[in-house]
Amino acid sequence: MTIPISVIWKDEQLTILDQRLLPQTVHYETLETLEQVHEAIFQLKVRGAPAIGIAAAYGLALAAKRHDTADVGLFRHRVKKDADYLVASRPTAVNLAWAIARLVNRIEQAKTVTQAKAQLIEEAQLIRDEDEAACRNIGELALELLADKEKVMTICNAGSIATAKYGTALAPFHLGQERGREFEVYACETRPLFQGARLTVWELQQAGVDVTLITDSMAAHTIGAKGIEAIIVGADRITANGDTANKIGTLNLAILAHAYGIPFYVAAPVSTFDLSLETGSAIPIEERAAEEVAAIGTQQIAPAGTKVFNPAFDVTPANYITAIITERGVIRPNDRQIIEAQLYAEPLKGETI
Ligand SMILES: CSC[C@H]1O[C@H](OP(=O)(O)O)[C@H](O)[C@@H]1O
Repeated sequence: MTIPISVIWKDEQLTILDQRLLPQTVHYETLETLEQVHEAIFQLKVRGAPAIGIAAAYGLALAAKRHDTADVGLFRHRVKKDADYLVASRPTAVNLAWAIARLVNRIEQAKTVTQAKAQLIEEAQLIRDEDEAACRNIGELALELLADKEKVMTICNAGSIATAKYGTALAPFHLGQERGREFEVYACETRPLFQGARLTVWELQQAGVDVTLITDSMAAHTIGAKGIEAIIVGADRITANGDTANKIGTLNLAILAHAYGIPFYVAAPVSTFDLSLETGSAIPIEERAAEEVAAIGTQQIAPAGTKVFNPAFDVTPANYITAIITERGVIRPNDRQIIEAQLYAEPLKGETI
């Protein structure tokens, strides 16, 4: 049984698991240029808020190695241009902009280009390592919240391949598996790109976790028919009041959880919070190509030229969220003071990796 990894930095090379090809093909692709990293993020070869941030961070450091100047000011200017290009690859997941900003800020005081290049790689590695530790802490806290729960539903893939390792929403299932905790996970297929059917099912099967696939439209019936006890999802951006953007279809599950009276948990590292936004209405929602809805792969399912609305995310209001599970603790939304306190509190002395 294995916990799959999707972003690998080895011998100063960036290699990613091409998630578009899963589950039929497990293919790792080495990315060598800024353009290749930008495209990999835009095309969802690498996807999932934290994984996008990690891949972009390594991509920026990799591209910077090619800037051939001894002028550290000019070097910083070129890195900033590269940074803006990468951040533009996808708008909703705040981890992308957050990770890139960490690297740009890290070299602000660099004295030489050589020092700056080393700092970029170091910061990217830090971001990756912190995310793995954060996901493990999230898994520990989620296991506590799910102590008396067995049947849990999720949507999209907020798993190990969407992060450095372990995942956020799927972290309790991976850690539980390590400790003999049995869960029955119900994975929504997650149209239109099927991250649930293709990625979450594959990832949990790799790890030996009991997973059942349902269509998104089956969620309401399944909660009643199967006695689902909780719903746990990832996040792409969480605002100051706890409103949460996540994969399209998440809001449906939050409303269903409210209607059925079961807990609805959001699992996300603090790097997913954007306190500059007061409420979820300010979160940019990525709209993607019509073909993703009107066809499945090369199979056209709607008449050619059909008008399509294809938002990749929706926003769940904080009052539908039972708790947000972060590596620094469990936050009950709707109270900015609590959220700010948690975010700026000392990191949990979680288990080190
Ligand atoms: C921990 S992954 C967070 C989040 O990212 C996914 O979106 P996408 O597959 O489009 O990158 C999904 O919303 C996950 O819940």
